[in-house]
Amino acid sequence: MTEKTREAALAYHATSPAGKIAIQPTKPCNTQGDLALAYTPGVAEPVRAIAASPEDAYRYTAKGNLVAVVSDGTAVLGLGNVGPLASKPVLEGKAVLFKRFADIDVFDLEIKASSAEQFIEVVAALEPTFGGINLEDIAAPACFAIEKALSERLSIPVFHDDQHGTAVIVCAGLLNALELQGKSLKTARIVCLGAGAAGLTSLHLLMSLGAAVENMILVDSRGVVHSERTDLNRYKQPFAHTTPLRTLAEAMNGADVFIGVAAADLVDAQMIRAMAPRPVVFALANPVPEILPEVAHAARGDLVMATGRSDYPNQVNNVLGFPFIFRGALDVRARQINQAMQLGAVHALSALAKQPIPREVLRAYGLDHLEFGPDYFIPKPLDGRLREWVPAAVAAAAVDTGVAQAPYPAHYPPRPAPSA
Ligand SMILES: O=C([O-])CC(=O)C(=O)O
Ligand SMILES: [Mg+2]
Repeated sequence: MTEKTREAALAYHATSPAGKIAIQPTKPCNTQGDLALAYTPGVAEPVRAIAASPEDAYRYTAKGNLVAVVSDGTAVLGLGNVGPLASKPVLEGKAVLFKRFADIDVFDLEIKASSAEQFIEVVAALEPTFGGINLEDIAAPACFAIEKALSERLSIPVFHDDQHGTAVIVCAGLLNALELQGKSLKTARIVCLGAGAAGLTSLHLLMSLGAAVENMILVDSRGVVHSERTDLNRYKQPFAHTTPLRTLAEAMNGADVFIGVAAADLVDAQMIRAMAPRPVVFALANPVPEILPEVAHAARGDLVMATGRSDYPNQVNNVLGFPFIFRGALDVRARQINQAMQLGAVHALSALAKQPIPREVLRAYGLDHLEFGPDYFIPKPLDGRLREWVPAAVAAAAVDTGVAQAPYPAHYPPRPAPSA
């Protein structure tokens, strides 16, 4: 990051009031009468109603539109284990995006936990407050057990953004990028650098769309994941093939797709040149990708590329997912965010990228023209149509799979055909 951007970012956060979010009342509280309704004695009425019928919490409180964004700070962006306090700007940022893109309110909760078990207990105890739980920036492999335990215990949706949010966007982006390159997901050789939350879950969701595990090479901080390694956790084992490949550079040789969800600057121009003709390069580590687009494009002219950042074309980032996926889930009171709902979001995102772009979106990005192609194969986060397309697909899938506790909303677009 340049010195200028660094200063601008710090000034943005420090401008009074410090941070990025605040709480606002939604009911008048100006008169003695208002006070008597908002607080004692009036407040006792919704208390009695909820005590008698817990469902009434959705009617009389903010629960149904309130999401907890929760982290223990163990894997913050690609910056590592910086701890819960230092994760707060990221979590406040997620809160801003939930509100700005989907009008969902968020409490950001940075939890100082000494174990996964303690973290699980704390989050489970928060269930009454929230309509959903968005886990954020929790290191693998603990994140898998944490998500599983909380999903089983809670009756509100629990969603680990860095797993499923990122996986949804990777899949939507990759379907379109491969189409542009004239390749098929079923036969593409895919190298994934990063065997944490985002990498493993993206590979699984790609498999649900037809990608073959035999064509996937997983690379972690110790090199290629292969059958002779004795240090693999059970989440990496399905990807441990018998192969002579050992290093990232060897794995990149002839690969059709590179997915980087690891850390800055791990890929060089030589590795990009060694990939198959018309490759797809997703360098998604934040804030600094595995290879910068200018370096990758200089290495060869036939690639298509995405990063996780807002300042390059094709931002493959979970910002395209979590606000809209939760919007759809909350609006049908889904008990969980299942794979059918995630795939609904994948197909909505990849289809939206092929639609003509409204002028407001071009204006927001200071562009005259943009159409489906190498510089635009995934919708822009500031595209207002996301708020219609993605929640509709998610809500429809929730209804179809029986996890919705409320009908498909009347104010939504007419129901899309159920995804195959
Ligand atoms: O915050 C972002 O830009 C995307 C994300 O979840 C991460 O990198 O952990
Ligand atoms: Mg994250």
